Amino acid sequence: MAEYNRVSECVGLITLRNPPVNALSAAVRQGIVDTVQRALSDPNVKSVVICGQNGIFCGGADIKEFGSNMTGPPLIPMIHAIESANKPVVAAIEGSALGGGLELALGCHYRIAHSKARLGLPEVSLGLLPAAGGSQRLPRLIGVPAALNLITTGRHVTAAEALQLGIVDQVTDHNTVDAAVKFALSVAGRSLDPRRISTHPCPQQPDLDALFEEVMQKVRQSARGAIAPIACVQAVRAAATLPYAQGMERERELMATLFTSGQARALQYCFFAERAVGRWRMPSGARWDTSKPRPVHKAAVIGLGTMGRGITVALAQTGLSVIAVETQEKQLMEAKQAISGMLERGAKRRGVAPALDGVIYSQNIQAVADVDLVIEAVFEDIALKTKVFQQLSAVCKPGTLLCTNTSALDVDQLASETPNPELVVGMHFFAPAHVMKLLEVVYGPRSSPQAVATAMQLGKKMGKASVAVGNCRGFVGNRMLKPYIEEAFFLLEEGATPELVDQALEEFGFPMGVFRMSDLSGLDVGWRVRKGDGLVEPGTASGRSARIRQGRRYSPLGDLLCEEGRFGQKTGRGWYQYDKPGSRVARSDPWLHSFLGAYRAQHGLVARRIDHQEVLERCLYALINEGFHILDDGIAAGPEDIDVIYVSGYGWPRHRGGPMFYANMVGLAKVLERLEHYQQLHPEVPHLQPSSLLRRLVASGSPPIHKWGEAIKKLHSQL
Ligand SMILES: CCCCCCC/C=C/C(=O)SCCNC(=O)CCNC(=O)[C@H](O)C(C)(C)COP(=O)(O)OP(=O)(O)OC[C@H]1O[C@@H](n2cnc3c(N)ncnc32)[C@H](O)[C@@H]1OP(=O)(O)O
Repeated sequence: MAEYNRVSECVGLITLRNPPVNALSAAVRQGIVDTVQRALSDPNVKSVVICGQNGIFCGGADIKEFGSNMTGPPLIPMIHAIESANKPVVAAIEGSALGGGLELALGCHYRIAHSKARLGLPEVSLGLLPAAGGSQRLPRLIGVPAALNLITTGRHVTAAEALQLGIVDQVTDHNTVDAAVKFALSVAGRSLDPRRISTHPCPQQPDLDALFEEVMQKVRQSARGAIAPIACVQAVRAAATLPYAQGMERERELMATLFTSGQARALQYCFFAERAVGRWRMPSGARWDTSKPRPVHKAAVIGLGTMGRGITVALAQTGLSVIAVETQEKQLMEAKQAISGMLERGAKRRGVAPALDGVIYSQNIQAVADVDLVIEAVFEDIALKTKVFQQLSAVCKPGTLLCTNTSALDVDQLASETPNPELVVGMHFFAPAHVMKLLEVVYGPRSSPQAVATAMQLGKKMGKASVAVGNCRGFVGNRMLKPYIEEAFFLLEEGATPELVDQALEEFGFPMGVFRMSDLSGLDVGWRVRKGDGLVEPGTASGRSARIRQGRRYSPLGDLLCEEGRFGQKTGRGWYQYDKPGSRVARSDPWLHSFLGAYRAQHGLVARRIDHQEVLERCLYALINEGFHILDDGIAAGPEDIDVIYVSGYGWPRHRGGPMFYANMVGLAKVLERLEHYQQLHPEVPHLQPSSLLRRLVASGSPPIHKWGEAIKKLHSQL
């Protein structure tokens, strides 16, 4: 797991070998301890280089080990032994040096990086802190402000930035190991005292208290309840104010709290879930590893409204040629200007040239004749989309993949209108499409595995968390959102306010509660859908019967607000009031409170006191319950798919792992018991009726989430 060779006669070369990322497993740590010992005791060796195989230095501690009893030599003394060595040790950094990998490099006396390498201490994103001395060494090396930034955000820096910050001593465009060996030869015999970072004091920083106060305030605000970023600030504060040994003791104490926390478990679950969704599978048995994607060099976007523009930008930024089609000249010109602006701003942020030439604009759908893939993003109207699909089928070369960016329409229906339904999939982007991480790839019964593989690969290229899901009303994300929103409406009828509901959800960790979010996305969106479903009636009727529609409880509150022209932020009024249309600062609205009072009186409803716990249980458990239905229906292949969708597209707090992980943490029996409790109180609400999968999982002993897949298979086979 760590190989030892002597090179250039007097350099001991240690190569970490643990594919794919040379994580510091017990065996690797043992290998390092043994090989360092060997190099130091070999009188022919004057200096040492540590590198990693296959172009990657080290991806950090082995995250898989965190859930088990950790064995093997601990990291801290191992790194300390390297720093204390009496021969220079040089880290040759290619690919990545992350987490424990960078901490190992910080224990070395010198660091040489390849120009394409990335370095960082991303432990915070796993609910941890750099507890192998990283929180103590990095501030000593680069100063407190820069270290705070890196450690609390977990961001990766390029080799160039690492050089500028002083994390590395040299950057090379050539063979990194050769450069490190040459460097190691050049420093053999030099005094190592100035190179032992742990012996340095932190660089002086004026007004340390004010700095930490300011950073702590910022971190608390953005952490939304996550504890690791706060512990990271506390650890760096220890580096700035205490001698190294005491700082290390503080680092250990803080890590001990984080290491066993539910948040660390949730965040580490998210790390693996995000990778697991790439290994998609369909109910037909088609899978990621047996389905070959088609190459996509040229793509087209049809319809350049908000979504189409964002999708064009996302595609162009991956380096694809894009034909952007909008039939109306004025809209086409406006779209061109908007897309160019977005490409320019994005390129400036990333320090690259904007891909303006990558987009060709056209008013004519014939222009897409030779593309490999089309994404249709016209208005959400099945007749219009059907017409576009029929045109595309006539125009495109054989084999072109036809994708629809719909959030609500039936992908199968659209597919059935084309001569090649196997080429049709949904690509459900989220607005703004060039920014939002999530992509639902929606397959129908006739979508070919190759079409799904191609859309999933394209999503990955665009940097999206791409999740393959089956076709159903609302797919996964919006289908689960429906009961969540409905419960929030019912809570208002029963006595809650938008402020109370939103506060409970925001304290839970959502960036916005359901009503603030609804004001942002526009109340008219849901109104249009409910009208289409025949649910909206004139608002004059009163009493219980007026709130039962299509055999189930229905709250017309959202419809009534729309009838008042209150569409949310865009009209300056919604569940809240805003200074002016388009303004973002939500203020409590006395009109809304009297409206709710009058509504309750009209319907004979008596307001009662509702607490945060009830808000969370009713909104979140209703959403989770729908997640179990989705798993039972085979629409999502596993709980990870649902959790990635919610964390990357719906603002579910990452440190709570996603709705299904959260249910697992709360305990399936408890979720079931609370749903049964609320269902008894509200029998006319079907979404509170516990899903049969949830019941069956509880009856089979509530297996842990990583065993649900097996349990679901077993439970299905028993049916
Ligand atoms: C009381 C105990 C004290 C312990 C002190 C501990 C202090 C140190 C803590 C840490 O170091 S925590 C780990 C910090 N490191 C990271 O967060 C890096 C995580 N990895 C990545 O960001 C990326 O994987 C990468 C290294 C940039 C490579 O990206 P790439 O896109 O090329 O590949 P991936 O698909 O992401 O990964 C491939 C494969 O490798 C698995 N993997 C990656 N990193 C680790 C790791 N650190 N440990 C275990 N496994 C890792 C990843 O899961 C993929 O495998 P599959 O899931 O596809 O099977």
